[in-house]
Amino acid sequence: MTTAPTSTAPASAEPPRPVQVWPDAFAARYRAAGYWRNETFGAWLRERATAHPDRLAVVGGSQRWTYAELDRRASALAAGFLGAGLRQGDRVLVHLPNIPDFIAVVMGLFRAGLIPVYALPAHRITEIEHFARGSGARAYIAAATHAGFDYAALALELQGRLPRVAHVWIAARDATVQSPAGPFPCLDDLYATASADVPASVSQGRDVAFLQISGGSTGLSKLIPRTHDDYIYTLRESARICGLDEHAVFLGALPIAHNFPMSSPGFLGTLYAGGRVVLCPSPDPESAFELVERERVTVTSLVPPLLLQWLDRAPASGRDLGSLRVIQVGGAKLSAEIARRVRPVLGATLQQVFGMAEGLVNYTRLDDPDALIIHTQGRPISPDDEILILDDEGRPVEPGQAGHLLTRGPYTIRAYHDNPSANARSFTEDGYYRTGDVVRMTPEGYLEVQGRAGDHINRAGEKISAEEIEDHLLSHPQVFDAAVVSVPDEYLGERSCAFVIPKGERPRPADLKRWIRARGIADFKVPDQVVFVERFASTAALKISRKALRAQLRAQLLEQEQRDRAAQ
Ligand SMILES: O=C(O)c1cccc(O)c1O
Repeated sequence: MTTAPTSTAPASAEPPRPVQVWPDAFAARYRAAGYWRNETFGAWLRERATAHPDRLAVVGGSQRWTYAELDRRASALAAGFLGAGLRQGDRVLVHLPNIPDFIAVVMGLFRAGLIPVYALPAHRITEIEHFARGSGARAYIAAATHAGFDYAALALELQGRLPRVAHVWIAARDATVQSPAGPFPCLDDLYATASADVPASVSQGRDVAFLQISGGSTGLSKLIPRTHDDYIYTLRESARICGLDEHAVFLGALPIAHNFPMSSPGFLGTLYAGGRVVLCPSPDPESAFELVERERVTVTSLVPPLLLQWLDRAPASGRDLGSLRVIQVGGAKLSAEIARRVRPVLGATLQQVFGMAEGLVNYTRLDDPDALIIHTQGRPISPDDEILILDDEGRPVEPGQAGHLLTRGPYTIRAYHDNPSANARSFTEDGYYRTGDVVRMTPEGYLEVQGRAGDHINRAGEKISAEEIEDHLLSHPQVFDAAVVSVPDEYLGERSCAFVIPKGERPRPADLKRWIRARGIADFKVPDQVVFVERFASTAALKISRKALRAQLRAQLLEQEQRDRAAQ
């Protein structure tokens, strides 16, 4: 007798484990080329700590950790996490600001074979719950409070909603982070008591090391599984391209959970190269300048609006910034006007960086001619980064023409975590990732970013999904319909504008913004501007796509702004 297979998965089935797999022929090629070396985070940290134990690795707040100290703390945390009942392969949400604990925690998780899921300090309960559900996280690690927000309270709320998140640890050591941690154990307890007798690494190069968060061009953020092999390749090459060695002093000024200050080359690339990481817990230029002077910082990564602030305030800061050699700028388009000011004002070489957490990263090279450094966003890391630039019909554009950027290569993912519909949209059958960016290639093989095809707002480097914000607006009882669009902004690059058709009495813009905030999402997603309209103009085709509607509204707004300027 045969029976049809039935789904027997019990309701409490374990969520799927993250994997990332390249087809065999590609994996073989990437190994043969020496890109993938079966290195792991846990192992290389131990190697560095053995080779130069007394060299400074991490500076932040009142902490100054050598490589030996960082290695010891990572081991202590690894032992502590496992001792508390976490098992290899479990996912752990890391929700920490720029403090040394961030680095000890991720290194400790790597060492234990646990999988960090990176959240930004700006994220709130709605996003954190989404990441926790999507990843099947069993633990959450946060600062007690930071920048006026109570993360311990968020932890309680999260556990109320998702009992699966059975473990919480609170970092409370740094002077900038002070609050009773509530009922939760502290990282300091683990540092102090856990046995450090754990292996340097229990992972293989092909294992997923962590889940990074996508910018979320459609709907909610997706989870990006990156392997030890592929990510460490980018660290090694990024450090080389950016000229990092043991003398490098990297300043983490952007939130280091971002892929850019994490890995391009970021704090991980700096540690890989044996350099020193200095963490700035607040993004304001004065704090950064003080650290640059005190720690003789040589390199940092900024988004364009932060660069503007640096250019503005550096001359009168009274700080000696002479140690700076490279200023990297990425996350959003940098205007040539501003790019030109970097060397005269900051005395450092500008490096443009165009990358994505899904993989592909492009750099201008330090010895490139000014024309390339100022006008392009660089070229890929790897000779095996494959680039396609396609027209709307999917045909290659003529050389030099703009088109949709697709890519595959030794460090670009082939799939998001546990998300078949996003994977069907975002990847071609032969494994290319559709980046959503519109680019053209120069005769030198450098990319110039023209814009993007997807409907997200790139607000000072934070990518915001229009759809996600529209859904929050639609939950308001006085909102009939809403469309969120990007508007060019001199300072932010782009800001967000919500067009809203009211239902009944028109709400006040401030009420709508408060409503959005109260939904428990990151502040940078709250619309910068709200415009009420009677209706959305219909076109000949009665049913207009959201995408076309947003484009139409954006065009209307720009026209209106132009008329206003002309009338002045
Ligand atoms: O996501 C990005 O914007 C980004 C920018 C520069 C470098 C990176 O690695 C990135 O992920």
